[in-house]
Amino acid sequence: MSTYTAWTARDSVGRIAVPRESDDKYSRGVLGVITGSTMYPGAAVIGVEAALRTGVGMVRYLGPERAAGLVLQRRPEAVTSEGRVQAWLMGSGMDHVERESLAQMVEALAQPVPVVLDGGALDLYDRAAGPVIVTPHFRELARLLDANLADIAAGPAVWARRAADELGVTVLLKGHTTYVAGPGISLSTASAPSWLATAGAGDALAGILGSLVATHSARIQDDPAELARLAASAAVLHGLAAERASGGGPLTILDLAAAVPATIAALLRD
Ligand SMILES: NC(=O)C1=CN([C@@H]2O[C@H](COP(=O)(O)OP(=O)(O)OC[C@H]3O[C@@H](n4cnc5c(N)ncnc54)[C@H](O)[C@@H]3O)[C@@H](O)[C@H]2O)[C@@H](O)CC1
Ligand SMILES: Nc1ncnc2c1ncn2[C@@H]1O[C@H](COP(=O)(O)OP(=O)(O)O)[C@@H](O)[C@H]1O
Repeated sequence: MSTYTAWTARDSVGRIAVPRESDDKYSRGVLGVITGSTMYPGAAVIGVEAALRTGVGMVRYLGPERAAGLVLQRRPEAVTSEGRVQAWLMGSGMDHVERESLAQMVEALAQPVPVVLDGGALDLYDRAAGPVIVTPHFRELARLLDANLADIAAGPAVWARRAADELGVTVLLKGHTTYVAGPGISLSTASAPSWLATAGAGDALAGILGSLVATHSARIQDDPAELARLAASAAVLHGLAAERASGGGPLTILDLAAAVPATIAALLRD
């Protein structure tokens, strides 16, 4: 099936976990994050910022020391101790060859919870005990499948579907239009302004998605197609927050992250 259904803002509303009176930080969902590197610590800061802005009970950040220092400086509410999580986010801001956090990632992947694999962790998809979503851009997908970059750029919809079938995971392929392919489900969204084509945008998307996945962990275990719906919702939120931050002009990624709460509030209101 490579016919894609357009996923809308209205569809995304149902994927926002609104806390109830009985909730506490643990029942809302804890996201474990292993991102960033000594070379790219900023990606860790952006992902944690975006995850917290999307609404999650807690973020446990377990990446490299330099990145952890910067994450805590920006977001003291992040916790750097090990413990239970409802989902993992890994790989943003990591080189796919030199990975200082590989041992931590492999250990985390043994837990049967959903995992978002981004950037330098994409190729770990077959080590995961739980449901997996990978979030490549065109060049990363070409590397992952050992395919031709020009072919993917010419037919991203077909390649996202092919990747999902070949790898046996849910795939979110980034670009002006975002294609999400999962088990028996193909969704697309194009809600983002082209101002979003800026470094760090993918790290923010990964954080938003990590947050949605951690807050719907049980639902994903019950229905594997739910991971695709959450991914498409993350892309919609990301695009709408970018629009809000941009206001028709350039945007920075921390501005996008700062716009996420109001974007969610507007979605819930409308
Ligand atoms: N703030 C941060 O810490 C950020 C870290 N990032 C990290 O940066 C690393 C590289 O990510 P990419 O998405 O760029 O990886 P890609 O696989 O897309 O690119 C690999 C390399 O191709 C070269 N390249 C391709 N097109 C180019 C062009 N038009 N002009 C100049 N050079 C070009 C660059 O040298 C780049 O390093 C990753 O580890 C990623 O996670 C990025 O996510 C950007 C933000
Ligand atoms: N021209 C564009 N229009 C709209 N969105 C775009 C455009 N180009 C990229 N994006 C979005 O920006 C993000 C870029 O992610 P990525 O390539 O991983 O960047 P980075 O590694 O710098 O964070 C993705 O969410 C992608 O969908």
